[in-house]
Amino acid sequence: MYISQIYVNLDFQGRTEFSGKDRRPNSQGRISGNYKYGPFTKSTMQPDLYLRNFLLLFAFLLRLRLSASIWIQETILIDQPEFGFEAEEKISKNEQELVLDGGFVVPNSNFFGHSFRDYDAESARQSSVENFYRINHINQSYDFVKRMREEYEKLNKVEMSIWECCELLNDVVDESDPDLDEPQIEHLLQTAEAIRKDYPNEDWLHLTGLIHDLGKVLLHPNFGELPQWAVVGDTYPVGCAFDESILHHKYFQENLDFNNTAYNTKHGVYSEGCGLNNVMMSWGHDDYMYLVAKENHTTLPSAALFIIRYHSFYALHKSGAYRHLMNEEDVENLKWLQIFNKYDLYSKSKVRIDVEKVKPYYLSLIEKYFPAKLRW
Ligand SMILES: O[C@H]1[C@H](O)[C@@H](O)[C@H](O)[C@@H](O)[C@H]1O
Ligand SMILES: [Fe+2]
Ligand SMILES: [Fe+2]
Repeated sequence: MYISQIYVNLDFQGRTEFSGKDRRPNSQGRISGNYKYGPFTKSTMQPDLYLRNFLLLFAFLLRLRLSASIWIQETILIDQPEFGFEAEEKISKNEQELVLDGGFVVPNSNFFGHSFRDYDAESARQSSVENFYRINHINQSYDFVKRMREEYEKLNKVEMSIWECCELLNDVVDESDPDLDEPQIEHLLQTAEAIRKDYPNEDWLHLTGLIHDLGKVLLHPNFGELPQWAVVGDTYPVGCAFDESILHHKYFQENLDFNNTAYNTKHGVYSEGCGLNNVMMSWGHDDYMYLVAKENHTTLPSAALFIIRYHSFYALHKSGAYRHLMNEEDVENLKWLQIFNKYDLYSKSKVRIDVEKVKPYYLSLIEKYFPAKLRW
């Protein structure tokens, strides 16, 4: 580009004047200096100047558009979810320790100003969340889980697509979660988009992010309108001792299985290294969605099914309990679950995703890995 700076002056009589710095070399090869054309009115302009003025005006408009597009881009950036993604050089050393694999910056606190998963912090939600776990721990017994599995294995409730299910979650708020009080569809998209930024090539993991909590439709009237304690919250094995690392462990004392010697030892009804696949987990959205995905013959890899099934099993993936029940395949899959968990947990925020904008991408993934309609 020869022209480095252009100014256009328009006076009140409609005359135009161009001025600026012209970098074009003249016939002697020297760079000419400042220039000024005009003022021009339609009648005073020479025909050869039309072309020149047209070009100058074009260059000026081009410049305008450039700066306008930069401005527009900045506006979009503000509107778009940021999740704390920042260029690494922009963040302080201290914060850099919290940068995940591809640049996702783990926020220091949740929207309510507390650390994530702080179940004791005094907050408006603390007592209701604790009460949720009290009821959950009292009721999730071996027999209860068995009955729920038998009922929901039938997959005879509804026929619908994955996306239709995402939309159903619009109205669902999870009462067990101290970090989020937004409708679940927000959480699904926030998780998926956060993963997509850091793992652009793992499309199966994006879709896993989108669908991992779909099992929460169990709260919906069409699915029996199960109570929150039978759908959400952390999960844990039943049929063996409840590990002390499970949240609000003290409430298990009122669980039917707590004093049952068949179920209250380290191994209970299981054996060393039997594999998590053979372990009954407390009933909820994880196991249900796993069932739906598997029985509808998803082509997602086994790591995805593992993530969906055990993402609420914090006693395992956070505290390392129950490892004695794992087999080799579980050990491999656990690595992916631990990656996934960071995005599931720390992407929770008030930043809304533009659903319509990302929808075509996720529809294409759904088509790749699932049938058009699923049995639920
Ligand atoms: O409260 C949350 C929520 O229900 C999540 O969906 C679940 O995966 C978490 O484990 C739990 O702590
Ligand atoms: Fe979940
Ligand atoms: Fe989640």
